[in-house]
Amino acid sequence: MDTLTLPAPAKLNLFLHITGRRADGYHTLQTLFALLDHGDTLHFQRTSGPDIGISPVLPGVPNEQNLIYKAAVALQQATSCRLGADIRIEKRLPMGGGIGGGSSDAATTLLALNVLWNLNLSLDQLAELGLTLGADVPVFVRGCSAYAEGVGEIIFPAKIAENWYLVLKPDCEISTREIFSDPALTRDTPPIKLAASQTQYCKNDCEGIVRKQYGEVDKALEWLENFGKGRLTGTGSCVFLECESRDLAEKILKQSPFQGFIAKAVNESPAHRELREALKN
Ligand SMILES: C[C@@](CO)(OP(=O)(O)O)[C@H](O)COP(=O)(O)OP(=O)(O)OC[C@H]1O[C@@H](n2ccc(N)nc2=O)[C@H](O)[C@@H]1O
Ligand SMILES: Nc1ncnc2c1ncn2[C@@H]1O[C@H](COP(=O)(O)OP(=O)(O)O)[C@@H](O)[C@H]1O
Repeated sequence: MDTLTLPAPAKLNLFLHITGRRADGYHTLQTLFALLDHGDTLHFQRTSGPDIGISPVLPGVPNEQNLIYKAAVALQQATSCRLGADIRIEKRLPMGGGIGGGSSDAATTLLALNVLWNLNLSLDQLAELGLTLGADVPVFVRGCSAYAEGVGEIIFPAKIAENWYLVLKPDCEISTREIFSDPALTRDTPPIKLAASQTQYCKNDCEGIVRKQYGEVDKALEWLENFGKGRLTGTGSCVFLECESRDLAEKILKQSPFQGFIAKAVNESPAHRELREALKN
């Protein structure tokens, strides 16, 4: 196999509790990741050189800083692999939205190049490598909706309800680092037993400061109140609403003054599903 096309799905944090801060500044958290059936698509072509080509260049992200590039180089370095790749991105996920687009792109790159370069690394090894690229990468490598703790790398697969979600993208990008360095952030939520019912704990500890600092997020959550209980994902800026059906989500999106998309939560990552299909053929 020398080409592969795989999705890079988005995620929602159905809840996000910050339980403490480690000595290295990273925060310990407890969260429930729901993977979605909506995301970017990445096209991979194996090449014989060691170069990693990426197109198109994402706005504001030089290729050397693209998490796709960083994932490919990390994999080369970990395995002394001398093969390369040309990678084309179909970007659909808004950046800085708390829906994990960059992390998911990185995870899909690790999964795809592991196959195209015949490396045979295990998911454990790929997740460990992924963690060096970002706290959100391991869950996408594992490929299942899951509870997570630690900084997001201790993962317990969860069986979530495969609900429809309306996701709105207020017109602002939010830096995860900036929110986590805010002195006013809640950092002392008592740890919960993660096997508990997912719907019982649906607060996001970042919501208060994000709403205060980003008026657009506050407005979007207020607007969603007309239809139900909107929530923030990750450090934002996206907000989401669980909907009874796709039709209902579409009706609400049509009236919305905000950009957005509709997606279904899935227990298995579309990247894993499609990789399995590709390996069958
Ligand atoms: C908050 C979450 C929740 O899923 O999602 P996003 O809003 O980014 O999507 C994640 O924990 C984000 O993971 P990720 O986006 O991969 O973060 P990283 O690149 O590893 O870290 C960016 C910066 O955020 C801070 N950071 C991140 C994760 C964490 N558990 N504690 C932190 O303090 C650190 O300052 C770090 O330098
Ligand atoms: N392939 C990529 N896709 C999106 N963002 C990327 C990518 N590579 C690097 N980045 C950088 O990572 C930042 C956070 O990206 P993203 O994962 O989309 O948001 P979030 O962490 O809020 O979920 C972006 O603003 C961008 O600067």
